Order: sequence, then structure tokens, then C-alpha cells
Amino acid sequence: MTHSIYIDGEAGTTGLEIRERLEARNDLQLMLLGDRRRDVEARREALNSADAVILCLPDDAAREAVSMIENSAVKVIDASTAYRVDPDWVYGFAEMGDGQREAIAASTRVSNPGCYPTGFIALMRPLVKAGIVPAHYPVTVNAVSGYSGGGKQMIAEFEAEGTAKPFWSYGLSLKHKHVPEMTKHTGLNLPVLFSPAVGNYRQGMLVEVPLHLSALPETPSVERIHGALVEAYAGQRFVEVADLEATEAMGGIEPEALNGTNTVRLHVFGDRGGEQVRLVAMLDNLGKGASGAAVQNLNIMLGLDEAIGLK
Ligand SMILES: NC(=O)C1=CN([C@@H]2O[C@H](COP(=O)(O)OP(=O)(O)OC[C@H]3O[C@@H](n4cnc5c(N)ncnc54)[C@H](OP(=O)(O)O)[C@@H]3O)[C@@H](O)[C@H]2O)C=CC1
Ligand SMILES: CC(=O)N[C@@H](CCC(=O)OP(=O)(O)O)C(=O)O
Repeated sequence: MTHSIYIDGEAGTTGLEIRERLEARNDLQLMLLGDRRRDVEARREALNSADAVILCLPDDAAREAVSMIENSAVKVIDASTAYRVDPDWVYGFAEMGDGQREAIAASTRVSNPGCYPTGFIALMRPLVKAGIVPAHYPVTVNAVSGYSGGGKQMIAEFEAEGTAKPFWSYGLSLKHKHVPEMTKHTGLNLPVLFSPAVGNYRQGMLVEVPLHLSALPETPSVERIHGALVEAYAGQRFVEVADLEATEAMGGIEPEALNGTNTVRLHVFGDRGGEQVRLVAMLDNLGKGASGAAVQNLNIMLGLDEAIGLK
């Protein structure tokens, strides 16, 4: 049996990566509109006749697309920020806790996590759940993304002759659109202080949370923090926790090493017996941060996740 899949936003950065991942599969049939992709009636027809639709659109266009879906059987995955803290939608991060994969499988409305939130929630949610980081703790997140994170427009800006910035720190109003989902899905009470940046490279990201151990209850050790992450992701295929020995041997970390994969890798840097840690997640902003995660959610929603491997 083949499932028909419509990608609204098929020619955008996220949509193209999803197409690449799905095109080779013979259990899925892609519905592509090509030059008619902005034709509202063609979109309406596709949105209501596909088995599953993946929305790779700006927030307002995603809300509009959802309002056009009258067929309640259609499974919807939205890659935008529009529904990530909406209680009527399931948050599409299967590894984030017991029952999440099952909730995704049972839902027809799944919001795909943001790229930065994927790294941050992966690092922080198990620590809050274990009581290592209290819910009221003032958490800071520093992150750097490749410029593809800003979609077609930012790619054009960075790739235009002579205009690329070497590094771009932004979100300076401290109201970045990812803060609500980062806060809600970790169980924190205080909005996180989020400091994102873009580097002059195309793809891949690092998301970092620095912690003073003595400011946490019972001054946890590096090993305790690492152990909580290992326990949380035991048996998971797409969330890895780097060995402490391996991280101790690292002189630095770069953001592109997981490009093309659906993996997020978590690192706990810090001297054993020391007083501080730097938690660092590495992922492809267009892999586990967007398109890879969307395909993973599609597989789960169609009941194909056991049978199909992602690259
Ligand atoms: N880039 C990334 O790393 C990530 C992106 N996302 C999210 O995914 C979504 C898409 O982002 P991205 O692919 O980067 O963006 P792009 O700008 O690269 O692509 C956006 C796509 O949306 C289409 N589009 C724009 N406005 C409308 C409209 N009013 N009606 C119909 N189609 C429209 C565009 O069509 P056309 O081709 O005709 O221009 C284009 O194909 C966003 O919500 C973004 O926040 C999420 C995680 C990571
Ligand atoms: C580099 C860059 O500009 N990144 C984007 C986020 C990309 C992304 O993850 O999009 P979602 O909001 O849909 O998750 C930003 O900060 O707005």
C-alpha cells in the first residue's frame, strides 16, 4: 500500500530536503504541484486528498493551510512555529518522554519542533524531570546555526557576492519565537534567556546550555548529569549521548558533523570534580531540526517507523 504525501512549500528550504528524503521511497507517492504550488485551489485539493500533508510554510501561511483542510482524516505535520505550544496539537519530538511516540502515532495534528528547541529540549528536559535543574532555574541558551536556518531569504543574503557577514548575533529583543516551546516542553517556569547566532556556513548547529553546578540543588557532578541524559535516551536511535571519555578528549566542537543525518548528539563538557558544565547539542538544523524530524513523524503517523530507516 502506498501513501500519498503532499508537501505545501515543496520548493522551500525545508520542503526540498523532505522531498529529497522521500523521493526514493516506493511506499510513498509524492503529490507535487510544481508551478501551481501557489494556486489556492490546487493546494486546497491536495490538502484534502492526500493521506498526509507536511506544511513547510511561514507561520501565517501554515495557519491558512490548516484552515483549508476539511477532510478530518488527513494527517498534518506542520514545520512552522504556529502550533508548537497549541494544546490541540501533539509536539513531534518522539524521544522527549514516555508516551510521546504513541501520542504522535495516534494524532492527525503534529507540530514539528524548531531546530534550536530540538537541541535545547533534548538537553534540558531530562534534567528538569530528574530534579537536577529546578523548574524555576534561570536557564541561558547560546546557539549558532548555519544560514539555511533562515530559509531562502537568508540563504540568498549570505550567498550574495560580497554581502555575507562572518557572524550574526540576533534575537536581541529577547523575544525569539522559539522561547515559548523551549520553556513549555522542558517543564521550566521562567522563559529561557535565548541567545541565537548565525555563522557564515550553510547548515548545522550547536545549542549550548552553561550551568554552574553549585547553583543547582545538591551540586550535581558531571557524571550525574551525563548519567541522567544516558538514562533518558537509552535505546533511542536518533538521540545520542556522547561518552564522557570521548568529550574529555575533544579540544573543540564544530556544528556541521551531523549534517545529512536525523541525529542529535548531546555532550556534557566539564572537568570531573569541577564546578561548571557546558551542555552542547549538535544537530543538522535541516535534519533532526526540521526535515529529518518531519519524515520521522510522518513514518510514525503512518505506522511505518519500525519498517523504514532514515539515512
Ligand atoms: N530552515 C530551517 O532550518 C528550518 C525551518 N523551519 C520552518 O519551516 C518553515 C519553512 O521554512 P523554510 O523552508 O526555511 O523557508 P523558505 O523561505 O526556504 O521556504 C518557504 C516556502 O513557503 C512557500 N510560501 C511562502 N509563503 C507562502 C504562501 N503565502 N502561500 C503558499 N506558499 C508560501 C514558499 O513558496 P515559493 O517557493 O513559491 O517561494 C517556499 O516554498 C518555516 O515555518 C520555518 O520556520 C523549521 C525548522 C528549521
Ligand atoms: C538562523 C535562523 O534565522 N533561524 C530561524 C529559525 C529556524 C527554524 O528553526 O525555524 P522554526 O522557527 O520554524 O523552527 C530563526 O531564528 O528565526
